[in-house]
Amino acid sequence: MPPAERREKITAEIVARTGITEPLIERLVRGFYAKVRSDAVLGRVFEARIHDWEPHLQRMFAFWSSVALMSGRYHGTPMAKHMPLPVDADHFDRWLALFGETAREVCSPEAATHFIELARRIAASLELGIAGAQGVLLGNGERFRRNEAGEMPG
Ligand code: HEM
Repeated sequence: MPPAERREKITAEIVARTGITEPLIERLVRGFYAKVRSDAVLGRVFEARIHDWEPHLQRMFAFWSSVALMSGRYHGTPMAKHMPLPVDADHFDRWLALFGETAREVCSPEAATHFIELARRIAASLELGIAGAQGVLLGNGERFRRNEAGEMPG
């Protein structure tokens, strides 16, 4: 089967199983970032870097469409964007908590599970990359913690 056809088949299977649609992705992303922006842990990390939210939200619709539906809509380099951020395990835990909360509010249980599993995997890989950029090689299941001196620029 040619790759494009295979991808269409996988997308159709995901849609049949989860009911995920582009408008649902938009509701999830908008709801999630509304929580993020008013969050005590994450708000300031985003507000320091994102001045125009609508383009960021549009990029995130494309990202989640690519990741959750294999639509191929997103072309970007998330790892490079996250490497310089002043974040560690606490930020990722909070990110995942808010994302999971929003997904369960907005989506069917099947769709929420699909989004949450993907988010967990991507978050773990970003945390690994951020640790690596700080010269910390995380072992299996290990988390990245900044030191007490709080070497957290920004
Ligand atoms: C510690 C948690 C996180 C924080 C504080 C964070 C923060 C940010 C910030 C500030 C940006 C904008 C960067 C820029 O434009 O310079 C960004 C972009 C982005 N984030 Fe995160 N993020 C976090 C976790 C995640 C996770 C878990 C995912 C995926 C599941 C994700 C996916 C993305 C994507 C796709 C972009 C757009 C990159 C691009 O410009 O193409 N982020 N994030």
